[in-house]
Amino acid sequence: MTSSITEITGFGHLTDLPCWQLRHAGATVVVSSYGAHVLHYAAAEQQPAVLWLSPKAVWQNQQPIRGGVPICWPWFGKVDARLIADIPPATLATLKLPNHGLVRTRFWQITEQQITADAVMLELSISVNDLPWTSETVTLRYQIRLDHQLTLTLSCDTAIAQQAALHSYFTVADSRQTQVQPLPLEFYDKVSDSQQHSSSDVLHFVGEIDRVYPSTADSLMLVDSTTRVQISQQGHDASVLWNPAAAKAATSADIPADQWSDFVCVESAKLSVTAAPLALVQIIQPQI
Ligand SMILES: O=P(O)(O)OC[C@H]1O[C@@H](O)[C@H](O)[C@@H](O)[C@@H]1O
Repeated sequence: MTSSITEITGFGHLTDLPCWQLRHAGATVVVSSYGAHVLHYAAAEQQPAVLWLSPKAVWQNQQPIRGGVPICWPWFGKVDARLIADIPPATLATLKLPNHGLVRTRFWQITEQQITADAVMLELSISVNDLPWTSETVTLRYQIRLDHQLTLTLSCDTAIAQQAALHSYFTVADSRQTQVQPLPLEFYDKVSDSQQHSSSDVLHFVGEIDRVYPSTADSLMLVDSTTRVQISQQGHDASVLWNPAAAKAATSADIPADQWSDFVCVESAKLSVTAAPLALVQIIQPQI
């Protein structure tokens, strides 16, 4: 079985994007050094892409790439008020604090590669010295391990306040026919900005879905008519489930009007802000 790690230029329509391709036992992963963004995962030869990448994704001018696995760090969504509570308003006004943090639009360095009989592994790292709430230079590491599954491990050894999410976009035949389970019955609904209760532990992606489920299980199953993917997670304290549906998708230049139902996001997240190191893992295992 051939295993390799190769530097390549471009993937799909992103023809000028610096990337690395990992191959192992017929499986393929492509990751960009911009954002350490996993763009593609196929679990075997002739198998469809597990991850959805928007045909309208762009990366120039500090744009985050739509699709694949964006890394959200050191905050999730709009910056959490708890993280910036001690920063004077005048200072805050001068800062650029983009949605989902700082590192999905920066270049990462390759710090390690390994090829063994069992797996291939690529590690990317980034050092960040402009966190608004600490003067420390903080190093973030991301290991991408490919064997019979894809294991993504985001870690930071420094004990600082930090949030993170692995914001994976999964390809589905039709989001409206897709379900994820088991999920807690209580969740925060970002669409209505309210706590909600469900009578079922199964989520069906009907309408706009933007939900934060706290304390989710270590293993979730995504099922649609053509796909079954086991999504395992460690070091998380929440999962975020997202699909914009038609109206919200129409406000995003990088989601084609007829393709919002081609994906659902199942995000492993760590949203608490107590000062601590980070080790967040998502394991993606398509059931072929
Ligand atoms: O457009 P972005 O910044 O990549 O975010 C996409 C979505 O990401 C999800 O994680 C959020 O819960 C949504 O609220 C958000 O719309």
